[in-house]
Amino acid sequence: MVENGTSQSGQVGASGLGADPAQAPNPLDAMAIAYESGTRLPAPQVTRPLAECVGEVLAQDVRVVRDVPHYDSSAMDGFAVRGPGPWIVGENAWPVATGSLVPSEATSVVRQEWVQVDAGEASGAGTAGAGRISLAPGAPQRDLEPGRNIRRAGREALSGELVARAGELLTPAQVAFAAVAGHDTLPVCARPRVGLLLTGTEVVASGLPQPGFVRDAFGPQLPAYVRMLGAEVVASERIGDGEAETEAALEKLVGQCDVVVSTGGTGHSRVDEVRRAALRRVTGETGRVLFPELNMRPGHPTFLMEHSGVVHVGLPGNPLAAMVALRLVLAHVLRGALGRGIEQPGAVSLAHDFDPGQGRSGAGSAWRVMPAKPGDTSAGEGGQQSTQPRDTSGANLQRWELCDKRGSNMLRGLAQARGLVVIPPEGAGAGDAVACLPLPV
Ligand SMILES: Nc1nc2c(c(=O)[nH]1)N[C@H]1C(S)=C(S)[C@@H](COP(=O)(O)OP(=O)(O)OC[C@H]3O[C@@H](n4cnc5c(N)ncnc54)[C@H](O)[C@@H]3O)O[C@H]1N2
Ligand code: MOO
Repeated sequence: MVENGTSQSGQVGASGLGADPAQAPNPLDAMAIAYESGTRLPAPQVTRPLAECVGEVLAQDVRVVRDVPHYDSSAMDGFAVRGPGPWIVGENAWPVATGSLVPSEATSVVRQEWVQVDAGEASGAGTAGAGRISLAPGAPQRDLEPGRNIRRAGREALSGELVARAGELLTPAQVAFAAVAGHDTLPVCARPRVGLLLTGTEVVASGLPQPGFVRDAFGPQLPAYVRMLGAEVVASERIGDGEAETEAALEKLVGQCDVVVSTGGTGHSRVDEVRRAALRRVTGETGRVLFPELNMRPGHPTFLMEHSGVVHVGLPGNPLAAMVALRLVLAHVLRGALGRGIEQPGAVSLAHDFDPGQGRSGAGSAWRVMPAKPGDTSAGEGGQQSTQPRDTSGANLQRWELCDKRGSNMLRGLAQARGLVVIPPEGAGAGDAVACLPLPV
C-alpha cells in the first residue's frame, strides 16, 4: 500500500494552466521533485558559535578534536590508591573528587565511604592529609580491582571519530558533545532566505473581520514554521488580488530571496494573479514549471516553479490545503537546499476504512493527504508509532484515526493532528498501512 514511486517525477510542460491532470504528480512524487529543486539552490556555509547551532543543519562532517575524556579521571569521591592497602595518603593514596585527575601510578579509586582513617588526618576528597587509611571492615573488595572507578582517557570517543554528519539537524545533545569534543564553532548551512507573498483582498491581519472578510491564517504561523524547517523569512509582502500589485511584490521578493512562498491566487479565475505572474516569469534556460498542480486533495492547485533565480512554491489559499502543501513541498525544497536527506515517511495503520468516493464529486481519483492522530491505543496492537513499516498489512503499527473538521478551508482538524496520512486513490481499509508524515515537521 505504501509506495514511493518516481514515475511522475520530473518537469512537466511549462504551459501550466490547464495542464493534463494525469501529469500532476502524486504527493510522494511531489516530495522528490521539490527536494531536487531545492538541491539546485546555492548552499553557502557559515561558521557559528556553538550556542547558536541547535536547530541548524551541519554543513560538513564534524570529528572529535581530542580524546574524550582527555585525561584519566575519577568516577567517585574518595582516594586514588596504588595497591591493596593500607595506604599512606600522599605516598600511595591521593584524595580525589569525581572528575579529578587520577595520578598515573594509581591502580584504582576507592570511594570515600568505604575507607577508614587509621591514623592522622585524611578525611576525604580534596583534602591532602598525611594519615594512614585502609578499607573499612565489611567494605566490598571491588574498588580495589585494577582500573576500578577510573574513567580512562578516550573511553567515550577517540580523536578523529565522528561527532555528527553533514546534513544533520543539530540537536542540543549533539552541540553539547561537539563542545566536549573540542569545538568552539561549527560549520552550518546558511538558512535559505524565504520571501512570503500573502495575497487576498479579503484577508485581514487582526481583529474580528466583517462578513466577506477572513482572518489571516498564514501570517501568524509561517515565519515560525519556516524557521522550524531550517530557513528564515527575510521579507514579507501582504497584498490584495490585483495584477500590478502581484507583479510588483514578486519583483521585490525575487531580488532578496532563494525561495518565494505565496499563499492564494493559485486558481484559474480572473482574480487569481499569482499563478499567472509566476508563469510569466518562467523564461530562459533556468525557468521551469516543475509541476503546475498536484494529484492530491486538498491542495491540488499547488504549483512549483523555478523563475527569476528563485524556487517559487505556490500554496493555495484554502488554509488546510496550504498547510498540507507546505509540509510536503516547501519542507522538501528546504531539505534539498540544506543538504538534508529526503524524508522517508513513517507508516501507521488506519483505524477505519477510508473510501475516497465519499465526499466531493471527482475527488475519488485523487490521492488524499489528511490530518490524523493516534487513536485509542488499547484498540491497536502495535504500541508505539513506527518509522519503518514492519509489514504492509499494518498489523504491527499504531492505529491512527483521521481528524474531524478537515475541509480544505478548515484548520480545526489540523490543529489536533499529529501527522498527515497519505492515502492512494483506491482508498484504504481499516488496518492497512499508510504513509504518515509527522507534524509539524
Ligand atoms: N471553479 C473552481 N474553483 C475552485 C477550485 C477549482 O478547481 N475550480 N479549486 C478550489 C480549491 S481546491 C482551492 S484550494 C482554491 C484555491 O484557491 P486560490 O489558491 O486561488 O486562493 P484564493 O482564491 O485566493 O483563496 C481561496 C480561499 O482561501 C482563503 N484564504 C486566502 N488567504 C487566506 C489567509 N491568509 N487566511 C485565511 N484564508 C485565506 C480565501 O479567503 C478563500 O476562501 O480554490 C477553490 N476554488
Ligand atoms: O486545494 Mo483545495 O483546497 O484541494 O481543496
